[in-house]
Amino acid sequence: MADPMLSLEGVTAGYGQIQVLWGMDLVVHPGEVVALVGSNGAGKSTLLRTISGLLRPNAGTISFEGAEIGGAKPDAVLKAGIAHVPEGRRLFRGLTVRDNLMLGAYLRADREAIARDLETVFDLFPILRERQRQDATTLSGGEQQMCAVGRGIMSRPRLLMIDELSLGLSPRMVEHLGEALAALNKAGQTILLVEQDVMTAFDLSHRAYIIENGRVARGGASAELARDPTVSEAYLSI
Ligand SMILES: Nc1ncnc2c1ncn2[C@@H]1O[C@H](COP(=O)(O)OP(=O)(O)OP(=O)(O)O)[C@@H](O)[C@H]1O
Repeated sequence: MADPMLSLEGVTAGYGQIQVLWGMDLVVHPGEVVALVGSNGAGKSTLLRTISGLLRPNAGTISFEGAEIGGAKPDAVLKAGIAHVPEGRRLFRGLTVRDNLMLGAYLRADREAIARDLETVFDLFPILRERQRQDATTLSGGEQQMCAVGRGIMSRPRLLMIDELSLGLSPRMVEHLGEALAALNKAGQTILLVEQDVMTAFDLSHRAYIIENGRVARGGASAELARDPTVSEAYLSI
């Protein structure tokens, strides 16, 4: 297999005196969809925040395409090619759908490619084309998630990280978003996903890591984890 795109070794991080991640090791290869699952408070969001530079690791290394990015500022991580779609979507009130999407491209200067990428987002989520002049925070929850994912795509990341894709959304909307992610991945997009619904996570990903108390408890092919009775007993109720 090719060298990992993203590789974490022994990453510890937390908030002030509270340590949340205790020596995390994981890899994401180019072209993969990798899911992080685990109970509330296990540290999945904290892990994404540490990768995207919102939190500084206390120890360990985070390398992306061969360069160390641990402790780099969020702008530098975005510039390096990692986009983070945060939990709760965080769209800007008072800005249209189109303006929220364009914010994803704020570090880019390639105007023609930006216009093409906006069309790609609209093709992926046609409802956003229809609603492009509407205040983004007036969209439904699922449409807001599309807009947040679209904003991530607009930075043209090599790694797209999405926190809690399905939270609060109807099964139909989750299916729709899942199809969009599968299409993006088929076109070459590498994706790291945090997903509280374990079966959705396994469905959407090639590989998954189960996180417990800030550590990787298990990792493997998603299809195998989904078939493993010890996994379903322990995690299907979370
Ligand atoms: N800003 C913060 N300050 C202090 N502690 C925090 C902060 N954010 C998260 N934590 C704590 O870090 C731990 C891990 O939280 P995190 O959000 O990473 O978990 P998670 O696995 O993503 O779970 P969830 O699905 O509930 O978001 C929790 O104990 C949480 O209370």
